[in-house]
Amino acid sequence: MVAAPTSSQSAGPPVGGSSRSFGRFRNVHQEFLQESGKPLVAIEDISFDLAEGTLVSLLGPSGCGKTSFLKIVAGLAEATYGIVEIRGQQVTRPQPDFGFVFQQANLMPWRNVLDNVLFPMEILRRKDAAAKRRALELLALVGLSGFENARPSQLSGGMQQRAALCRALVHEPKLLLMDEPFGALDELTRMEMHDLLLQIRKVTNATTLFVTHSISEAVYLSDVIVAFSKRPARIADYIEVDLPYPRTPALRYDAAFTGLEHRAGIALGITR
Ligand SMILES: Nc1ncnc2c1ncn2[C@@H]1O[C@H](COP(=O)(O)OP(=O)(O)OP(=O)(O)O)[C@@H](O)[C@H]1O
Repeated sequence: MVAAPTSSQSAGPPVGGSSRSFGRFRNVHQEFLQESGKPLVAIEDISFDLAEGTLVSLLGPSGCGKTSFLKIVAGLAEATYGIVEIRGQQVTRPQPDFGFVFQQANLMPWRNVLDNVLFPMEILRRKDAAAKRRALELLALVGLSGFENARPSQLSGGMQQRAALCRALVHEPKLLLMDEPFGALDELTRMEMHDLLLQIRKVTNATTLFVTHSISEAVYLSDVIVAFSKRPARIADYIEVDLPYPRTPALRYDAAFTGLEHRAGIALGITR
């Protein structure tokens, strides 16, 4: 990955003080070659800083390039050019202290819940008594105590996603990457998961990048919303969500909340 040939900067996001930021993204650009041989620009000139301990949502319409950007940050894909640094290091591959949650829980059906949660510790060769203790603590935190020995097929979709969250957190990641983690859940379960994630953040303090196309989800959960335009993704708005913590369901009806939803809707071009 090389630096962009130009340094034209998207308006909005603060990009100063970079040496202290947890994540630093500069002029990130990605092109794919289509079957037809024509290039497809998925991401164009994305620059912003990710402050330590914050939850930043990447909000944008379907197909705009959110997952592509997240994959680059995760080290699962390479930008065509641009700078992608986490803690001062250029990201070239997934790091052991990254955690992932996807739209599907993807639990291994032949393993029980506890062994699914402990899987990253096996890969990292750290599956010991302390790891098991932490896994059990996490399962308790997400309300899955008593289901340690259950198979994934015995859990509801929401319960599976709670277990997937524990699996992502068991190795105490410094960076949590979430790609529409609640997108497949019904609305009530999704709202429960929002409160759970906020609760978990207080305990883990992992810096989090959260992909979503739900405006209200982004406002409820985030410290910052980076709103992407339609493809190619550019930063349409950089929204600091100055809502107080703890965030509780009543906040969803607050004028400040709906004001932020409105602003995000304008960025996405769905309202004026
Ligand atoms: N490996 C690839 N090869 C070619 N094109 C790709 C590849 N990956 C993604 N794209 C294209 O890049 C664009 C952005 O895709 P991406 O999955 O990042 O969007 P998204 O915003 O995450 O969408 P959604 O919200 O629907 O998941 C799409 O047009 C997609 O077809």
